[in-house]
Amino acid sequence: MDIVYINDLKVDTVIGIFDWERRIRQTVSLDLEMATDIRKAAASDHIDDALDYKSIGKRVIQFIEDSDFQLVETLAERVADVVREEFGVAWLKLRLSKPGALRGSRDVGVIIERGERT
Ligand SMILES: Nc1nc2c(c(=O)[nH]1)N=C([C@H](O)[C@@H](O)CO)CN2
Repeated sequence: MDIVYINDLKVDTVIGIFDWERRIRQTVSLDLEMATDIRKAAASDHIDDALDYKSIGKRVIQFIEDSDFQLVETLAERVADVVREEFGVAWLKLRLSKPGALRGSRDVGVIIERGERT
């Protein structure tokens, strides 16, 4: 199994459980590892044979910018659904960080794995 990844994708969105958080936009950061087999793309050297991290990144940015969930858990799960269903990704690992949400900590968040590694 090979991996195409996106690291530290920063997106501004409405996220949080408190009233003040519903009125502002905060930055979340996403790390995404997606299972793929890169050999066909490597042989053809053509983007049509690759899992296009640019297309996935743009879709994920759009989804997160348009969302307004309370929990990082919900946002992470929904982003995973989008990537798996729209881009045919069989397995992914997603880390969603909320910088500055806990005083004394750089960031907090969730890490999820979904699907089967083939
Ligand atoms: N497991 C979680 N705990 C907390 C969340 C969350 O999304 N998942 N959110 C908050 C608040 O929104 C916090 O980030 C505000 O600083 C608290 N705990």
